[in-house]
Amino acid sequence: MQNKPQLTRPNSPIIVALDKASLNEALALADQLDPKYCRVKVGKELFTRCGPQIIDELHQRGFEVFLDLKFHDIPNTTAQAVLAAADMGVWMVNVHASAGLEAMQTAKERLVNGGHETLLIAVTVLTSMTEVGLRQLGIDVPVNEQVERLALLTKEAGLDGVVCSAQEASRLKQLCGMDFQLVTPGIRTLEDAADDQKRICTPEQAMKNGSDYLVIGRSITHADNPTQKMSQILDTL
Ligand SMILES: O=C(O)c1cc(=O)[nH]c(=O)n1[C@@H]1O[C@H](COP(=O)(O)O)[C@@H](O)[C@H]1O
Repeated sequence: MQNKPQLTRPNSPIIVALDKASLNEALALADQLDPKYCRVKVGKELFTRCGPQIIDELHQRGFEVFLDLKFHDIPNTTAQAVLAAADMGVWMVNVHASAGLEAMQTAKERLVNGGHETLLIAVTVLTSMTEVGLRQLGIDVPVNEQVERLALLTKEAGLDGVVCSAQEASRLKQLCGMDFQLVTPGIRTLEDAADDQKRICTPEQAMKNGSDYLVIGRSITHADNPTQKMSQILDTL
């Protein structure tokens, strides 16, 4: 693993989604945040535009980074992509649980064999999906049932946790145990628009339900004052 600067371990469950279209915009937003109060997430758009440089820049600023590229491929390709993420020193990386048990097991094994501490989690059912969307894919079960099935598969593969909606968090803690990490996007305060999210929850309720981490994008990043919005949210937790 490459040397990286000293990172701050925040005492906060908030992960801010830096869903921006350029390095400069993402860093301008990051510079309004404090690594003592949040982690940051780099997703598909930003990483495709900037590549590993954005990770280095965020590490230089002391942030722990969740690289959210949701790998979904054959076992070897998935595992090597996860390893490449870990080699950049990211705090967390994800795959789609629907890549299957073997892909998840292979990825975890290679992280362990490489001595990496990067957390590996799997997306269950995207928070933008409903039962109708699942049915269109030929999955004729309620969303919560599919989430539970994929969470159990993820646990069997030895991963650290899942991405799910906070609406499913209390059930998943019962089913998978308290140590199984629940990372929950689809977080909205009462005054926020839902946008394309379907299974949403307020920050306060998400924590009550047992979420370990709250992934928050537009609620903070589109606020007139992102710093103020984050501290308002932190005050409710
Ligand atoms: O893996 C993710 O982070 C993720 C999974 C999921 O099921 N739903 C989901 O919204 N996300 C990500 O979480 C962020 C949510 O952003 P906002 O809807 O703006 O708060 C986006 O960057 C999504 O890509």
